[in-house]
Amino acid sequence: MDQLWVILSVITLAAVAGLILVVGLFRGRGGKTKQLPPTPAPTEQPERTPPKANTYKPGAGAKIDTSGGTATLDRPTATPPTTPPPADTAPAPAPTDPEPELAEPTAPSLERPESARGRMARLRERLSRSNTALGKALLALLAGGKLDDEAWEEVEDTLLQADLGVEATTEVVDSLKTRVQVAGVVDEDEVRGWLHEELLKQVNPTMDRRIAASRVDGRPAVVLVVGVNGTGKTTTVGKLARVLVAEDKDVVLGAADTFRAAAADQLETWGARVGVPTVRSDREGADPAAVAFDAVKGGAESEADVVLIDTAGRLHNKSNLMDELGKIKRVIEKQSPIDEVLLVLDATTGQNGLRQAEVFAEAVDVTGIVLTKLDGTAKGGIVVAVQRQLGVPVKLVGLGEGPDDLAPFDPAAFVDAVLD
Ligand SMILES: Nc1nc2c(ncn2[C@@H]2O[C@H](COP(=O)(O)OP(=O)(O)OP(=O)(O)O)[C@@H](O)[C@H]2O)c(=O)[nH]1
Repeated sequence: MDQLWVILSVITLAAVAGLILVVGLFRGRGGKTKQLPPTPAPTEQPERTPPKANTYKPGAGAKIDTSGGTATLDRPTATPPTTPPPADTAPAPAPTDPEPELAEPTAPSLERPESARGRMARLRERLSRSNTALGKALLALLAGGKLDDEAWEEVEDTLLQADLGVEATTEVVDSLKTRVQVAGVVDEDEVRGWLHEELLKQVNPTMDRRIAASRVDGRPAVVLVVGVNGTGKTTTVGKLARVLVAEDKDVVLGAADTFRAAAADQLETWGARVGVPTVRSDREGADPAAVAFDAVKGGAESEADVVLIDTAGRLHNKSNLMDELGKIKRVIEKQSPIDEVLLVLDATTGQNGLRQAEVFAEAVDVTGIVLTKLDGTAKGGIVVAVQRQLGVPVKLVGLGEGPDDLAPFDPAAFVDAVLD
């Protein structure tokens, strides 16, 4: 019995120990609940931190390098680099003087410029309209009958006001005085005749006023057009191209006014209207001498009759600008002689134009004067003054803003227009 009791006690102990073991195991394998931190309450989506601003600023001259492609460039450049830049260095700067290009005229229908004969009749009338005041004043004085000192002084003043200049005025008045004294009478028609003769003498009809616009020695004639700002250079080149086209000349224009971007456009438009090509640079401030050089080259290659080169307006008292003009001339002459240098003077600036003329004549050998805006002044006497001063003839006159308002200067017609 004692033995049975011992066996039962052992079994009971074993059972209790087993139970304790099972519970322990259960708790050790996860039965124990781990306290998780509380799930934070949903908050608003935090704002996205903006990316740091891009502080890279391309340099003014930066551009996408397209040189690796095979696309044809619209505008060929004159000076491609001869050696490729080292790989790690900055890209080579753009060539300083892109080659001027020959811009073919694009006008769909070409204008037919007015013939020289047609324009002369029209322009003579316009000239006389603006100058008859001078003629009338003189004739009234001279034919007035009473030619005392005071009257002669008035004649003198009238001529001076017309910008004839002191020397020419003195000569005209002295001659007339003598003729009146010798004749003893003053008849209006006779006085008109004398005045006509005296003025014509001053305008000097013996000067050669032809424009060099025909091929010489198998090359085109080269005409350079110079002057101060706003005198009408570009307009004159455009009008002159029309005069020459009307005479069946092959003309090439050179836009060497690279100072003002619109000047090349303006010239190109003039050319396109009559089917004349323009050599120009697309870059404002390009070397004008290079453009002039290329225009002359283009003219020679296309076997043109004449190349007309427009230059930027420049003040005669700015020596660097006058030096630049000398450079343009020298660079052209590396390729071809210059046959004509036309100085454009604004007739309305009167005696101021004379000083300009002197300085330009020193910088480049002026061979002819274009007197513009003669339609807007009664000071036609400037023709006489400038010719005397430079010993260079007035070859063309501008008589309006219209495309065909440029005429060859005809001394007799000019004096007629003044005295009509
Ligand atoms: N009334 C009149 N106006 C003219 C004549 N010639 C030119 N003009 C005008 O003068 C102004 C200046 O002419 P442009 O040809 O641009 O002068 P520019 O000398 O080339 O000027 P820059 O290149 O700035 O020096 C324009 O409004 C022309 O229409 C003319 O004979 N008579």
